[in-house]
Amino acid sequence: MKSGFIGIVGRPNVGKSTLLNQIMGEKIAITSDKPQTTRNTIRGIYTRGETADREGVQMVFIDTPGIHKGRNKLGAAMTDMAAGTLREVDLILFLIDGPLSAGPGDRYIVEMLRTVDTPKILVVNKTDTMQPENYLQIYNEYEELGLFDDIYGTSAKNGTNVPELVERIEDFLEEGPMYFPEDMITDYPERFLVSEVIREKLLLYLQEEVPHGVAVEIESFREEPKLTRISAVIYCEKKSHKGIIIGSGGKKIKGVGKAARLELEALLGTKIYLELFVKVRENWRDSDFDLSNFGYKEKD
Ligand SMILES: Nc1nc2c(ncn2[C@@H]2O[C@H](COP(=O)(O)OP(=O)(O)OP(=O)(O)O)[C@@H](O)[C@H]2O)c(=O)[nH]1
Repeated sequence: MKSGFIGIVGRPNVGKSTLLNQIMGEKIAITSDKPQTTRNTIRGIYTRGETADREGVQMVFIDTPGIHKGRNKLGAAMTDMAAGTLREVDLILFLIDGPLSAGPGDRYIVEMLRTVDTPKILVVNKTDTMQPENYLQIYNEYEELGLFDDIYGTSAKNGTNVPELVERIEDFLEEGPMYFPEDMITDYPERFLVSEVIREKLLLYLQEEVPHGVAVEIESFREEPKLTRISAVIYCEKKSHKGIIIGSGGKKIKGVGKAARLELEALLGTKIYLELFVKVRENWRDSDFDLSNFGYKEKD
C-alpha cells in the first residue's frame, strides 16, 4: 500500500480545518470563523482499504496552526512548529483563498515554502465565493512563482473538487506501511478534543479581544460506566476577562458549558458531567513556562 504524511499550511481562516474535516468526513479539527483557532497540530488519518483494482492508501494529515509573523511568543512558537512540520512531511498542501497581492500573510508563507524541498500542491479554497475570472487571476499569479507541483481549486465547505484533490495527493505518496490502524481517525487523545471543543464554544460565546487570550486545561477526565466526568479550567489574562467569561449570574459560562457538553456527548457517545472553572493567569501568552505547560511549545 501507499502511505505518507501531508502537512496543511495556510493563513488563519483560509479553511484548513474545514478541508481536513471534509476529507475525513467526520468532525475532528475544530473550525470557527475567528482566526487562529487551531493552536495545536491535529492529525486526521485517511485510510482506504485495498480493493481488487486499487491498492490501499493511508494519508496522515497534519493540520498546522496558522502561520503568521508572531508579535508575541505564542505567535513565534506557532510559526516554528509549522516550519518544522513542512520539512518532515511527504507533501505540503498550501491553502489560500485570495490573490497573492491582497496581503503580506500569504507572501510570508510563500517565502517560507521556498526554503523547503518537499513537493507542494497549491489549494485555492473558497472557490464558491469567487468569480471565474478572479480564480483565473489567482491561478496565474501563483503559477508564475514556479513553486508548486500542481494547483487545485476547491470549496472545502461544499466539498467541490475535494475527492479529486485526494486522488492527486495519492500520486505523491510512495509504498509504505500502515502507520495507524484502519479504524483510527485521529491519534489525538480525547482530552485534547475536549479542551478544543470548550475553547471553540468560548470563541462562539465571547466577543472581541478576550477569546485569544484564553486557554483551556483539562484537570480531570474520569470515565465511569455510564458517565464521563470532566473538569476543566479556563485560563484568561485579566481579572476583567474573568467577569466577562462568567457573565452576569454565571449566564455566559453556563451557556458555554451546556453547548460544549452537548457536542461532547455526541462526539464521545456518552453522558457527560462537565465542570468549568475560570482562573486568571496574567500574560500567559508571553510566558515560556505556561506555553509549554499548555502544550503549545515543545518542552526544553
Ligand atoms: N465560503 C466558504 N467558506 C469556507 C470554505 N472553507 C472554509 N470556510 C469558512 O472559513 C472559516 C474558517 O475556516 P477554518 O477551517 O476554521 O479555517 P482554518 O484555516 O482552519 O483557520 P485556523 O484554524 O484559524 O488556522 C469558517 O467559517 C469556514 O466555514 C469554503 O470553501 N467556502
